[in-house]
Amino acid sequence: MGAATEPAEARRDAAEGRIYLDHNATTPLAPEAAQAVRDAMLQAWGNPSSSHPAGRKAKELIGCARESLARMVGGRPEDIVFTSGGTEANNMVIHTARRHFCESQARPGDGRGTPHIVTSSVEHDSIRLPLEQLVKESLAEATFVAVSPQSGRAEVDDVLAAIRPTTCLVSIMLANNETGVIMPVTELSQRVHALNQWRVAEGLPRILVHTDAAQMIGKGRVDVQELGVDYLTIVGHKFYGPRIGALYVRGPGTTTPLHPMLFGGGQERSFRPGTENTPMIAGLGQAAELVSKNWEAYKAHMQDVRDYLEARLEASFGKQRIHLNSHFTGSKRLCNTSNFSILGPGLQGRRVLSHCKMLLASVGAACHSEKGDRPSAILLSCGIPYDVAQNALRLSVGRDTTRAEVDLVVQDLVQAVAQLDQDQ
Ligand SMILES: Cc1ncc(COP(=O)(O)O)c(C=O)c1O
Ligand SMILES: O=C(O)CC[SeH]
Repeated sequence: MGAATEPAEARRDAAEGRIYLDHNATTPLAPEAAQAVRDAMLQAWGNPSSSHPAGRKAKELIGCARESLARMVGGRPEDIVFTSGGTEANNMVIHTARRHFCESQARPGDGRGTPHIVTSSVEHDSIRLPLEQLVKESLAEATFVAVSPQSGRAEVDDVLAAIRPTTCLVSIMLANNETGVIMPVTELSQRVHALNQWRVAEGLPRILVHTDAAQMIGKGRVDVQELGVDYLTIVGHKFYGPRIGALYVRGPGTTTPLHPMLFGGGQERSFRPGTENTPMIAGLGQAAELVSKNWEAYKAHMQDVRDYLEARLEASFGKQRIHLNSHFTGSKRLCNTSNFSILGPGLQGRRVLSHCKMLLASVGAACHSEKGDRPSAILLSCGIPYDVAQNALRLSVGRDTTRAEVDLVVQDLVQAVAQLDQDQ
């Protein structure tokens, strides 16, 4: 099969002609990003640290990509640190906050106690698990603030109520990968920064603010000046870019602390050493350019198709048989995500998907796909009843998903459910 040149072709090639609606798990490379990767592989293979023309060419490409990422999130190029992906970026924030707390103590053990980190109960595993590990090793304390069953959000008052004198970091994702619910990060950072004025005067540690923006980029506005965060995680493969990522840091090492997890050749100002992955960085920069130029159009299209999907589901199954799991009062949600349950016995999400002939989607986070038939912990923590959560399906549309594909997907679900109903 020839190399795909369009996202839709790439999607169909990978999906073997089926309809891919799992874009929150990962997206195909935009053709422009793939071209940038290819060009860099063939024409900018020099070591960016080399002073000769081959190295300088690679370094220039990286500089351009850094500018593109900064533009995409409203920051400065010097605020962008390239990483292997979102997991590394998230771990780096937690590592930094803990190290900064410990190093800020006047002297070891000066009574400040153990660094405390506040996050939500619905974060990605690359936030949840490093924190659980640090707690297990008594290297940090953590509070996982439950999301509100009414809003599906980590409410600001609840997050602030969890803050202690030893709190050094608050990390709340910008949008949840399963429900699509958008978290109140702007208000949160405003309230934390106001609190910091008092805390610093009292000799208490500054609370750093991080948001994992993996699921929002390319689907809505992401502006670090508006958000007011100190750190923001960027994940390339969520916005048609390559499988690398970056961390936005507001003035790394000056305004905002940043401690390396790796030591080596001094690349990325020694914040993240290792010879740079020039082709992937070039592709990431191109993907960022596309987002900066088109995110509003992407959002409008995906919202139209997602809303059409939910209307067709209710029309085809009846409103009483469809529970829309991320329709929370007063909450905003991602334009592309639909988490719903088809109610009835024997309609567990995985069973329904296994009876679909066209649809490729998921019941929740891809990295939880090995968790058997247990319903999503994220949905349960949002107050979705167990039997409803068990039947959950997560469909996440993409930039080129069409209404015609939605019609085929809904028909596919109808036939799958009809089969399973007969088996009852
Ligand atoms: C919300 C969120 N954060 C972090 C990550 C981790 O990113 P990566 O896969 O690049 O490690 C993902 C996706 O995998 C994600 O959906
Ligand atoms: O939500 C997803 O599928 C990506 C995170 Se594992």
